[in-house]
Amino acid sequence: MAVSSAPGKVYLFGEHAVVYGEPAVPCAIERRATVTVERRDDDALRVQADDLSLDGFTVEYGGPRDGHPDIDVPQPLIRAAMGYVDGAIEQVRDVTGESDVGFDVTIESEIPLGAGLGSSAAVVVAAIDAATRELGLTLETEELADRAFQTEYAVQEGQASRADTFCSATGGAVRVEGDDCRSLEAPSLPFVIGFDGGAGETGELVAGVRSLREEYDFAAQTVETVGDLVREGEAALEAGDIEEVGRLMNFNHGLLSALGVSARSLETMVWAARDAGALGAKLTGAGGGGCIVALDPTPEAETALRFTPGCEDAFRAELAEEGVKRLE
Ligand SMILES: Nc1ncnc2c1ncn2[C@@H]1O[C@H](COP(=O)(O)OP(=O)(O)OP(=O)(O)O)[C@@H](O)[C@H]1O
Ligand SMILES: C[C@@](O)(CCO)CC(=O)[O-]
Ligand SMILES: [Mg+2]
Repeated sequence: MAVSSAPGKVYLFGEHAVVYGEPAVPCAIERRATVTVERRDDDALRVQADDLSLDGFTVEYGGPRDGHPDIDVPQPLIRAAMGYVDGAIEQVRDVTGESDVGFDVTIESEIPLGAGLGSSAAVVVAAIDAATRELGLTLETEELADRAFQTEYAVQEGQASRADTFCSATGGAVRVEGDDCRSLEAPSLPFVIGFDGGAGETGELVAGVRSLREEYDFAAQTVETVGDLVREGEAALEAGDIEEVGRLMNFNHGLLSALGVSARSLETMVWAARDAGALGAKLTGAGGGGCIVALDPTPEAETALRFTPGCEDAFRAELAEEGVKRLE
């Protein structure tokens, strides 16, 4: 048996634009997905993921003597739900050369699904790491990050950056621009997260930005402007100027709204945090619903978010210095 965990992340700057080659700065947070993997005697894959629920399916069966219920779950729903784990195991079979190895996989996660905190990347990184180690192979962090990226790239149909998976594999604050991935020195950042209890579909949101870019030059320019902003943000981080980091996060949120990936609940939480004195607040990750991230060294923004209608949970998040953790 092998057990690995990997952290989720928030974006200080640059989500979406990073898909088109602009730089981005995600930071790993101490909320983890833990994956336990045990090799099977056959080539089957059995996944236990208690946090994953499939809405709206029907089961037909002929009563106790029939024994074989026919479960009617729409294919796209299954692909969306299982694609990341299936893809991770495909990468493991490929890198180890054991093309028909089977596994029992158990996923436990503290990261809400589809909420912008990088649950997919954390699950994929932890699953690849645990399953390769179960077969006696320990991957270097770069290779692990690359295999995890290939998984997200395939599931998101060619519309994914290396940002989430590199950040989850290495931990800390990172900078990703195209294939160039590196760790960043960052000052201590007082993250506060607000969660609306909902989710957005990463693939669909990325596709929405893509078509806006194709339709309007000014949308393509907005994406480039995000890149300019990220470069300013890096300078502010290097100078340890977190007030400037906050101002730039506000600006980045405005550009993401213009690109159509915000939501009423995200706007409400962003403004609740700002009104409470946060240095900055923006949506994080793909958007459409899910989480915002604010910077606030005081307890005010977290308290305000707790009392904001539509905010289901508010919590502080520490930077995760360590990426993948090998637990067993
Ligand atoms: N605990 C889990 N168990 C099983 N699968 C999970 C789990 N957490 C995430 N996943 C997989 O990841 C998918 C969600 O990934 P998606 O990229 O849409 O959101 P996210 O990674 O949480 O947010 P973002 O990419 O915006 O940061 C789920 O549909 C599921 O396939
Ligand atoms: C929206 C996006 O930029 C971040 C999702 O967390 C997609 C990606 O980078 O793959
Ligand atoms: Mg994701």
